[in-house]
Amino acid sequence: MDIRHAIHPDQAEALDTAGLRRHFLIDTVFDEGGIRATYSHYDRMMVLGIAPAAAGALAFDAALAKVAGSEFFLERRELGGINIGAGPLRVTADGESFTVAPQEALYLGMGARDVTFANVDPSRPARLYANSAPAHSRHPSRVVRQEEASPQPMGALETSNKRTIFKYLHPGVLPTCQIVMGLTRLEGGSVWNTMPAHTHDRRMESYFYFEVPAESFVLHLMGRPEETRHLMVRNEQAVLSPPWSIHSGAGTGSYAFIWAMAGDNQSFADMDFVPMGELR
Ligand SMILES: O=C(O)C(=O)C[C@H](O)C(=O)CO
Ligand SMILES: [Zn+2]
Repeated sequence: MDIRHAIHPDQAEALDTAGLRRHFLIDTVFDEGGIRATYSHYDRMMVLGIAPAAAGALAFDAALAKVAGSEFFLERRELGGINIGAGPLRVTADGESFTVAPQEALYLGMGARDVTFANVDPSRPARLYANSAPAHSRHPSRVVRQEEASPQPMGALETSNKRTIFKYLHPGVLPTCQIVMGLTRLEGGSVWNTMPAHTHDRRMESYFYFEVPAESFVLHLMGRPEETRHLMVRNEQAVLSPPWSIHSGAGTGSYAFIWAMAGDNQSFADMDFVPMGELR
């Protein structure tokens, strides 16, 4: 289990490149044929890569329950995920069965005990990028289709940031305890996400970049607006964004990313925008 502690911005600003990457970049999200997890002390958010092998099902192991200090992993947690794989994922949770097609999201409510993940068609493997946060009540597990994710067009080609934000796990779609999660896809020729930048001290956020072509990267901006730093992020890597940090990026080409938040509120629009002239 990869554990990331929460640090003060004063400490982050003193780090070199390797230090920033050690604290904030998750360079391997997926282990083929397994479940890989990173535990962040920012709002106790977890980042998981779930990639079933060609044959056989995956289940949460004892290490995940141990890190949560519970009898089983989701005893006091909820989980949201989006399938970024080539084919559908079959999920069973305490006798219920769900099929999560590519670009669809899964929500598993607190209390789901016996959970399995398997490929429907091993020749088209599924890959679930997931986040888990502490939960206080049980909401129904379900699949959310892309059409339900209220696509929101943003930006313009003139500013190289034309993109669509899909809000999959959001109070407008379904109840969750903490997790708000979605996917943003940039149009060809657009490279900037989340600029003008913002912070939301009430919530941490994670970004998972994917569909980044080989040899390309995303220059992810982080830090307090007046003291920014950057991380060079490659395909299928994730970034932990502390509540005090901006989270924005520009790619050497277009790409997509999955964002997820946990914290004090679930209001997507609750952002403190940073005037462009104040970024340093
Ligand atoms: O492209 C964007 O802008 C985003 O996707 C912004 C994120 O959704 C976000 O930061 C929400 O707080
Ligand atoms: Zn944000």
